[in-house]
Amino acid sequence: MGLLVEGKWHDKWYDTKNSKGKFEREAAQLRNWVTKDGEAGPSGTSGFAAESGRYHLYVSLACPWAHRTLIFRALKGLEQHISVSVVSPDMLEHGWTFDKTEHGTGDALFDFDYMHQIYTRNNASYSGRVTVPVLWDKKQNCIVSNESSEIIRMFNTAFNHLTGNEHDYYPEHLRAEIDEINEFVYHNINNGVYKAGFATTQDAYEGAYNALFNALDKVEAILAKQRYLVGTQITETDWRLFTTLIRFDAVYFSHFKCNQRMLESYPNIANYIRELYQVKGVAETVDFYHIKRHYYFSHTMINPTQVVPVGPKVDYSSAHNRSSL
Ligand SMILES: N[C@@H](CCC(=O)N[C@@H](CS)C(=O)NCC(=O)O)C(=O)O
Repeated sequence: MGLLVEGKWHDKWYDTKNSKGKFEREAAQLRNWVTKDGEAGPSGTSGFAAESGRYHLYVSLACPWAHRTLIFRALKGLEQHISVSVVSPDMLEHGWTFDKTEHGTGDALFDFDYMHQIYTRNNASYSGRVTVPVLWDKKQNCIVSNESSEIIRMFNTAFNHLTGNEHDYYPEHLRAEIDEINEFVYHNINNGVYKAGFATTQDAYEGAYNALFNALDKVEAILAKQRYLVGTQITETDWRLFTTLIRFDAVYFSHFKCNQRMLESYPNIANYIRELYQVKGVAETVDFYHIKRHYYFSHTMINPTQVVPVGPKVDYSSAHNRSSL
C-alpha cells in the first residue's frame, strides 16, 4: 500500500497521526465526465463522448467502490461497450498490481505490472493515492475519472443512445432524496466500516462503530416500511449501499471489528441484500474469493498471519421476502 509523490511510488500506509487515530479518505482528483456528445460534465473538461469500445475500466473485484461501477456496467448493458481489467486482490508494497497468480486478469491495454503505472501514464508527475476504479479513455490515452460515484452516473445515462437501455437509477424527481441518503450511507456505512477498521485509537474506533450500527438500525427501520431506500424503485442509493452490505458478514464484521451483529440477524436487511444480489447480472459481479483474499491478505497490520477465514456460510441466492412489501 502506498502512494505517488511527483510520479514516484512510495510504500506508505495511511497516516492517522494528525487526525487522532481517525482514517480520512482522500478525495478523488480526476473528475472528467463521459457525456453523450462529449460536452463537459459537472466537472473537468469536455471531449469525452460516449462511444462503443472507447473506454476501459480498471477495477478490483474486492473493492466496494469499484464494485459499484461493475454493477452499473451490467445493469445498463455496457459489457460489449466498455472493457475491463481486474487487478490482483493482493495489495502490498506496490499497491494494486496486475499479477495474475491470484486471479487478476492482467492489464489489457499496456501490460503494465502495477496500477500506479496507469496513473503515471496519464500524468508523469502525479501525486496522490492510486485507487480503483479508474475509467480510461483509449482514444486520448488518459484517465477520465477515478471517482466511482461519478462513473456510475455516467454509465446511468451517457450511453443510452448506444444501448437503448433507458433504465434510470437517478431519476430527476428523486435526486434530492437520493443525495441525502447517499450522504448518510457514505459517512456512516460505506466509509464507516473503513473508519472502524483503520482506526488506530480506541476512541476513533468506537466513534465509527457506534455511528455504523446506529445507521444500520435506521436502514433496518426504513426497509421494514418500504422495499427500497427511497420507496418503490431501486435507485443508485441502493446499489451504493449494497456493495458494502454484501462484504459485511464476510469481512467487515471480523476484519474491521464491526461485530455488534452480523447482517444476517437483521430480518429486513438480510432479505434486501438477497433481493439486490438476485437482480439479473449482479451475482456475476460478486466474487468472494477476491473480497476475502484482498482484505485479510493485504492488511498485514490488522491480520499479520495473512490467513484468510473460510466462512461464513451465507447463501445469497436463497429466497427473499421483499416482493410482499
Ligand atoms: N473515491 C474513490 C475511492 C476509491 C478507493 O478508495 N478505492 C480503494 C480500494 S477499496 C483503493 O484503491 N485504495 C488504495 C489506496 O487508498 O491506496 C471512489 O469511490 O472511486
